[in-house]
Amino acid sequence: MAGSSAERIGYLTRVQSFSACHRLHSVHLSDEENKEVYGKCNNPNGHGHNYKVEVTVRGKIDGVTGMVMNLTDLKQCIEDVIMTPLDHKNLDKDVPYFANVVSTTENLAVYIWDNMVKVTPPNLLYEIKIHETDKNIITYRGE
Ligand SMILES: Nc1nc2c(c(=O)[nH]1)N=C([C@H](O)[C@H](O)COP(=O)(O)OP(=O)(O)OP(=O)(O)O)CN2
Ligand SMILES: [Zn+2]
Repeated sequence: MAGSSAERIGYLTRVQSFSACHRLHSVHLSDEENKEVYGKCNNPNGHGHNYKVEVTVRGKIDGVTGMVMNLTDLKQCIEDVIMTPLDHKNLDKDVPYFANVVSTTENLAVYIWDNMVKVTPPNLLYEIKIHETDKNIITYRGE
């Protein structure tokens, strides 16, 4: 069979955008402290983002299928974990996880990781990278 018998490791990424609104507000801070810490992002009426998420899996390139993971399956995982619960939602009001967790991009990456790891094959999920804006990007690898 063509190719070396040595194990080849691939990093496979699928990108998905979604729109959502949020407000940065911590239940552990007073209203004044929230204004102090989050500034304009604490506006009671919230604001929106067109988030771009990069989901990366890392694993052996299968010698028969030539795949780390079927992108069709990864696409479905993204639909279930990201699009259905988060797209066109108010993160703080529509997503129970964020009722008492500040909807920073860091915490959003943790949320997506914790749910994505449940639906992807064991030990394959490598990284969640979220572009909150063109300038603000968070990378999380489950640590
Ligand atoms: N560590 C974090 N800090 C901030 C986060 C975050 O998720 N993690 N989020 C925000 C706000 O959500 C805000 O929407 C982004 O703030 P800002 O940087 O002002 O947005 P822009 O980059 O688009 O604005 P520029 O003026 O172009 O820099 C704030 N902090
Ligand atoms: Zn924001």
